[in-house]
Amino acid sequence: MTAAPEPPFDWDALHTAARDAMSHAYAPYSGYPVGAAATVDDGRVVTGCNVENASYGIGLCAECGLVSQLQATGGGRLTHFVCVDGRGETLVPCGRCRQLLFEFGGGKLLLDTPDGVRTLDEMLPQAFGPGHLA
Ligand SMILES: O=c1ccn([C@H]2C[C@H](O)[C@@H](CO)O2)c(=O)[nH]1
Repeated sequence: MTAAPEPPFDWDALHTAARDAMSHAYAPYSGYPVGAAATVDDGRVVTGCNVENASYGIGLCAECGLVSQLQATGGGRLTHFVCVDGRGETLVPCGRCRQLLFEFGGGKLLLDTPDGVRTLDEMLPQAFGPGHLA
């Protein structure tokens, strides 16, 4: 007997989670709320929103909250990721956040982007990571 094919990944549900996170953003300075959501290899969904500060440079990207929630709720590896802007449109993560994601998802992490689904290897080529410190 052959195994049943895997159902397609539910990107819509992840977008919904990212939009919900975005609705909690604190972005009074940029006026640019962001929400991020990712699945974990055990099936959990973790989310984050950007949290700005009167000291502008120390504002936290949505992905910072996401990786913090990942660790605080048991860790694991990220498998699928999406972030959205204030209109709920798919956004690309900033460069620093690609590095944050690399730590917890590696190059095979799948990101939904405005140009379609991409691996993190494609979005952050030749990434510096934990392997360099081994
Ligand atoms: O990947 C990104 C890019 C930007 N921002 C936030 C930072 C800042 O609060 C606002 C405008 O740059 O968007 C994120 O949360 N994640």
